[in-house]
Amino acid sequence: MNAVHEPWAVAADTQVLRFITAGSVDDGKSTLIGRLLFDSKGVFADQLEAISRSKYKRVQADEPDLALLTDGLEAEREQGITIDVAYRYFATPRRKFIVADAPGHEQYTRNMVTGASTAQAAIILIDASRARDGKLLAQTRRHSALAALLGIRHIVVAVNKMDLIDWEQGAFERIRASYADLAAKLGIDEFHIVPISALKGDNVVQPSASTPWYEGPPLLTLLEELPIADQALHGPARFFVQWVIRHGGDSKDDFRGYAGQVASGTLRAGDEIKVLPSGIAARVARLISFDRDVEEARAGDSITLVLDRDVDVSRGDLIAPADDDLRIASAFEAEVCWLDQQALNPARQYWLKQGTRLTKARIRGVHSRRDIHELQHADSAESLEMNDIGRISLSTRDALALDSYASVGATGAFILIDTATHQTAAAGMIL
Ligand SMILES: Nc1nc2c(ncn2[C@@H]2O[C@H](COP(=O)(O)OP(=O)(O)OP(=O)(O)O)[C@@H](O)[C@H]2O)c(=O)[nH]1
Repeated sequence: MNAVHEPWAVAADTQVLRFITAGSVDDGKSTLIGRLLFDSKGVFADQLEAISRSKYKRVQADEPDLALLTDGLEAEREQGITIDVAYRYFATPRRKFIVADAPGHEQYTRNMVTGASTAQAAIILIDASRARDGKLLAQTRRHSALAALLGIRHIVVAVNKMDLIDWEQGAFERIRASYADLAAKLGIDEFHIVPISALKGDNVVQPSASTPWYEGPPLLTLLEELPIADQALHGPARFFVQWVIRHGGDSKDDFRGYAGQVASGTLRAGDEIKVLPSGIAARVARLISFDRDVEEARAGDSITLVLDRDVDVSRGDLIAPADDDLRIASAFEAEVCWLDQQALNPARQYWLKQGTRLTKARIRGVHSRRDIHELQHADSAESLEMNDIGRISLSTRDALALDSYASVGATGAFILIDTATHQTAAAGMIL
């Protein structure tokens, strides 16, 4: 995949906003991201030249086809759909942006979930020419439901292709009213909505002369102004052990450390911790980053942790503050989004992966399935099919340390993997 070069020539302490784009096929996601990159000068001249020569070009000869900046793979160009999550980077003097370009095709809800798990904002694209009467597509409902479920803080609805409906204010207002209904059903308290043309550039980076009735800022200004609070940095400390590092055997300078990434919060040398699920207590003796000791490590840092005593710790164990009240259980309920073409099957065994912990799991019951049109929980579901969202109960071979997804995203989320096909079967959130 061709990476777009990172225009990181902005102050190092500039805030980063991670967002995803979601919409149906052809709503214009690729064009929009291309426009954001292009108009914010994130595009290098040689790439622009390559695009204007491309055989895949789909627009008029004198305009670059902005979708080609983001539709990376040859194969997907040939299919005309985006088939993988691609991360793009761009920056303005006010903020850096990382965008996961989550594809819109029905069967790729999986990728939206992947991209959404670390996003602070979601841009939900609506094609104005298809939603002119105010009727929203099932995809818009599903992606919005997922965004709400994944706890994405900011929802920005971009009503695209307004140029195709002559910037009709009435249509925009109908779409706004329908979205407000949907948001209320999903418990989304607040959303932003902007009338745009990704192709022409109206209200993307520059305000548009075609929308005198729109009082809000262009999309990029909105993205620059969304408040960012990094939940992971401020949450309780969570560290999944990825590797146990041991050398020296029984000699005096026997070394034993636990390598991994801090998933949430901050760990400091001297902290009283416990190892879960066993509950064994210890104190952090050292934190080693690459080859030197550090006093503290924060969410996102990769470190090796050394404890003050010899305790039994293995890969997949969770390290948390000693006084934290985590639930230890091998049976629990969760909300899942089913991602596999093979429907949920209680007779099958699944791998459950939570952080670096991998254990076998079975599905004991399906309590409800959300109807994608009503978005209410319909009772008496027997199974979940691809793209369904539902509530299930699970049991696992090993006990797990559980956080609710709403309180700690890093430990409250898990995936299920089909043990026979090795496909990711579902993304789950602990309730
Ligand atoms: N008139 C008009 N056409 C647009 C606009 N935005 C995108 N398009 C066109 O709509 C088509 C689809 O745009 P893409 O950006 O490829 O759509 P996408 O949502 O990324 O689609 P996939 O990559 O297939 O998921 C292309 O022909 C674009 O040129 C717009 O604002 N106005």
